[in-house]
Amino acid sequence: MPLTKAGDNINFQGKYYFKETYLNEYDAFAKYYNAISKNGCINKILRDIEVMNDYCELFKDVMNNEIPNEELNSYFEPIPLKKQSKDILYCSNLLGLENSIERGKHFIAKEEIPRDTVIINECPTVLQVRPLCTCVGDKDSSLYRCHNCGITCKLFYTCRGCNVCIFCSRTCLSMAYKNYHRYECYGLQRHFWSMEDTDYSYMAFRLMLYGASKHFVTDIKDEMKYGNPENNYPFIYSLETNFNQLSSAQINKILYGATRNLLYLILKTTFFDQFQSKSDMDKIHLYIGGLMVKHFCHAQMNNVIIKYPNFAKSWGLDVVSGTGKAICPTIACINHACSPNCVIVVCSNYLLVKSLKTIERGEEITVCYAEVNALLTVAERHLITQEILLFTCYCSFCEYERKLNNAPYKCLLCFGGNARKIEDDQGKITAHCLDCDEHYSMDIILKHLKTATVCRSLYDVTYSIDHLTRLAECYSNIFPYKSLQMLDVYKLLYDKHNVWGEKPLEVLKYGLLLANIIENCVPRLYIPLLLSKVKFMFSFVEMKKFKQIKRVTPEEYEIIKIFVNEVVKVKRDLLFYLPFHRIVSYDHLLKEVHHLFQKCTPAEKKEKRTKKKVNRV
Ligand SMILES: C[S@@+](CC[C@H](N)C(=O)[O-])C[C@H]1O[C@@H](n2cnc3c(N)ncnc32)[C@H](O)[C@@H]1O
Repeated sequence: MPLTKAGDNINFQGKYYFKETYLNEYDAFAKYYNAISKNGCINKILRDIEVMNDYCELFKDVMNNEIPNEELNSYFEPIPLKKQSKDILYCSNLLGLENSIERGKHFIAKEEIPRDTVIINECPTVLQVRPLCTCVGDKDSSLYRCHNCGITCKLFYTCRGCNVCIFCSRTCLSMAYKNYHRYECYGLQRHFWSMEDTDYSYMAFRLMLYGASKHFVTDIKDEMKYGNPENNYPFIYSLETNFNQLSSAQINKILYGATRNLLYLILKTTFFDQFQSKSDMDKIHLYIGGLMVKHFCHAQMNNVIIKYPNFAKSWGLDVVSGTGKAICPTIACINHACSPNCVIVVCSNYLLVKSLKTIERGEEITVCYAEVNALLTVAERHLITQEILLFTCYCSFCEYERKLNNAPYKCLLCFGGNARKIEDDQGKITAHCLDCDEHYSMDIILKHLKTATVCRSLYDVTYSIDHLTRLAECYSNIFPYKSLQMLDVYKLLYDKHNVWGEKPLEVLKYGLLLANIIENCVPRLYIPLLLSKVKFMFSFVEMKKFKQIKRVTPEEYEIIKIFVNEVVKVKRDLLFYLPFHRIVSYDHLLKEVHHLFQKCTPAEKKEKRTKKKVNRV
């Protein structure tokens, strides 16, 4: 019989134990547990756990004969922080940790932070690596991650009991066994946890076991203001849970998962043997259940998704997604923004936070949670943040989008502002700018919109580049640079770049614009974006007409200048992810592009230079 999983629809007689009556996670668990024990619903969960088979001796032994050859495991060490903060573990002293009612705990820049600066360099405190089978691909490009420390390794010990967990060294193996694996191994053998992205009951279980290994000490000591590598449990315990904002359905799912974990611990493990007082056992059970509820929320609200950048391919940046989750209490203090200024990258067994742009002094540090990025519409983003991450986003990009929805046009008078169409009582249509508060005729905007509609429908029939460029031109006259309409049309133009052999500089212009907009909006796609940029640059220099570019207009010259800078910047980015020897072929591209730059003097400049020469003669 298949086991039920958290969230499965089991009949609790249609009852939700309403959150209004809960004081906190512990109270909720106690009320729920007592209620389902009385009305018999608990029997369903008990039966599930009983059919898992009798109590078995958890695994004791591992494959002793497979000793990893450490030399084969070449580790790619992250760039160390320039100046380590004395107050915050794993953090650079460029950051300050603040707390406010509106934003909770959050980081701000204490001074200006240049682009590409590593500001946090953290080892996860608790890690959930997906089962072995999902991260082992074909031989050459496989990456294996130690389930204890998260380091990538080529050779590893496999747990003989569950055949799921792998460890890079004997130290990791014995540490995992002592602290948590002996309690989870049997459950992993029996697929007790689903390991789905939306199920946090395994992570809740692991967090609780981490707490138990630290004797549930939750006091934050004074010597280190935030974070302690020996015992990070107090900082995990202090993370956000949003418990009082959850709906009854969400709470019910969490309570069910916690009950299941608790019954598994009681029936199938020796976990409770370590507690001396047998008379208080019921209370201890309730406490652990409540803790599991709290940790479920911690896990859901604070996890960082680990992706595996795969360095095996020639360009090295193939990404296998969603292969693990980590709890890092320092990184967990960073708030979300849909267009953030930093990105989290996985490097060896560290999670690095790197600035994506220059961050002003006093500016808040933000990253993008999960896949919630600015390529989605504001409504889609809110659905994810509210349903999965359980908060309503207040970031500045959402504010900007709300404003754009309300007033989508670029103001033709003040240019910086957003204008909207309004109709007065007599049915007269005018434009009104929300920023400069001016009212003016909508004629120019309407004219551009009309032409754009014609171009769009012509393009849908002919797929002609000319219609598309005309569409881009009309849009750029009326919509702000970062609006969804612009993103859409740049994407169409960019997709077409292969058939643009005759117009290399147009390709360049739109390719760069798109890369620029996406980089500002979608840093979550940072590595794939980098890859597509590299591909774009290579395909550009390979274009038939590329080598023939000579005389250019000053505007085209500016575009080439941006391109050259971009090629240099991308090299820096690649060096961040890849060992030096891997990017040698990129030098060829650099040379080609420099050559182009030198030979493409804008027409006017060339004339001036020749004039100067003539004068000198
Ligand atoms: C990983 S924590 C970030 C640190 C958090 N401010 C704290 O005090 O612990 C995630 C939680 O912070 C809050 N949060 C983060 N970014 C937010 C945003 N853009 N809008 C609203 N709430 C946000 C939400 O409550 C979310 O569940």
